Order: sequence, then C-alpha cells, then structure tokens
Amino acid sequence: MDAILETQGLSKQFLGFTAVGDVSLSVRRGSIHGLIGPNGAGKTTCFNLLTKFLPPTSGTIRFNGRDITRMKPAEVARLGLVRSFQISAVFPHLTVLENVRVALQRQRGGSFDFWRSDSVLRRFDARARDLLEDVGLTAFAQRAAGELPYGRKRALEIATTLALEPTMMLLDEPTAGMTAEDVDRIVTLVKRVAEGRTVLMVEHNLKVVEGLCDTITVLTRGRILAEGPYAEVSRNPEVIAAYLGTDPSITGAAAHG
Ligand SMILES: Nc1ncnc2c1ncn2[C@@H]1O[C@H](COP(=O)(O)OP(=O)(O)OP(=O)(O)O)[C@@H](O)[C@H]1O
Repeated sequence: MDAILETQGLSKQFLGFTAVGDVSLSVRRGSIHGLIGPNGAGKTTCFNLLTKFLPPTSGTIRFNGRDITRMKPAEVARLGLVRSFQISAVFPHLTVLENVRVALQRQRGGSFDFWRSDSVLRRFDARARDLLEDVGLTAFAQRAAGELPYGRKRALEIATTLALEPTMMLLDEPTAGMTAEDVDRIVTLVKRVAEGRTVLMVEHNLKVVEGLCDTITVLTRGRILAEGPYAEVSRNPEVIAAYLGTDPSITGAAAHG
C-alpha cells in the first residue's frame, strides 16, 4: 500500500490517563479516510497529534516518507499536510474574498501586513475567485465573513485551507452542527476537494462517513478497534458493541446486512 501518512505506536497520556494508546494508522494516498468512535474515544486527541497541535508521549508519525513527529504545525503545513482552519481563524470583518486572498498571501510566504498592501493582494484575486467558485461561495464573495451562515463558514474554512495547496487535508468534524441541507453541500464539497489529494476526517455523522470514506478507522478508549471499508466495519460485532446504545444507525446498518 502507498501510505502517505503513517503512525507507529502513537500514544498520548494526560497525567497518566491514556487518551490515545499505541495507535498504528496507515492512510492510503488519494483516499478519504474516516476516523470514528464513540464519545471520548480519542479522535480529537489523535487528530491533534497528527496535525502537530499536541506532542505525542510516544510513537512516530511519518508523512510522505518523512518523520514529522517533532515538527511544528507550520512546518508540516509547508510539507503539504494541512488542517482545516477553525472558524475562529476566519477574519469576521473582512469579506469572504479578502479572507481567501489573505490565505493565499500566507501561502506565498507573505506577511500579515495586508492592511497596507491592497494592490499586492489584488494580484491574488483571480485565484481567490477560483477557490470561492470551487467551494460554491461566489455569490457570497463581498459579504463580511462574520455574517455568513454556519455551513457557509465551514465552506470558507475549506477554501482558505485549499489556498495552502495541501497534498493532504485533515478535517475535524466538517459537518458538525449543520442542517441536513448544509451536510449534503459539504459532502459534495469534500468529494470535490478530495480529487487529487488525500483527506482524513474525524466525523460523528455515520451517514456522511458511509457516503464519503474509502476506509474507516474505529477508535475506542484510545485504541484502534477496527479498520476497513464502512460496509465491513459496520458489521463488526465489536464495533456494534462499542456503539450500542450510542448510535442506532451503525447497528441498524449491521442488522440490515
Ligand atoms: N487536555 C486533556 N487533559 C486531560 N484529558 C484529556 C485532554 N484531552 C482529552 N482528554 C481525555 O482524553 C479522552 C479522549 O478525548 P478526545 O476528545 O480525544 O475524544 P473524542 O473521541 O474526540 O471525543 P468526542 O467525540 O466526545 O469529541 C477523554 O477521556 C478526554 O477526557
């Protein structure tokens, strides 16, 4: 298998409590990989380890054949491993277009002094408009980012992530808190942006996982319980037991199979 991201024995302890224990994960290049598990399973901690927002207690992480275990988030971003920005990273008073232009300027190694270099930023306009088109935000280009409805903000977040030209994108619950209509739009969007790159996503909505992911890793109590295609994993008795009473859709899927 051509793995783009691999961990060996990845562990994170908080004051002796093992949030992530001995996780050896392999993400195939070009795939959409889902990380799922019941509440408290360690998904967020694992995600933060992979994106370098938390240092591991032990274990290694390799990206594209390089050991990134000790690197900083900005360093791995430059290597092409990019985490989607949090909504708080969107500048609320700038327009949607300006937000993407700023992200493009950062990608080119520019500084943050965008307030006095409007003419420079205009050069990024064409590319910014392309990215807005990609995420379906063209009609919102001149709106203040802070005024966007929630689902559209997540789309803007994906556009600013795409501005960094990632080889691999890490998405933390891209559909969390969304209406059904927004969920459908984000699913379509993730499918589109996954073309030509690898995506790893933490996601609670199992319907989304089923529709999007090629491979799923199930975590419980910080450890990998099962891994494989959704159809296979959702029939695994241990996975069903772990989810029992917490999510009827996965047990329902198994019952119908
Ligand atoms: N900074 C921390 N200090 C102490 N314990 C932590 C810390 N971060 C996470 N934990 C614990 O580690 C475990 C895993 O948490 P984590 O947030 O990674 O799970 P999760 O699968 O993302 O859960 P959820 O689906 O509820 O978001 C939990 O028991 C949590 O309380």
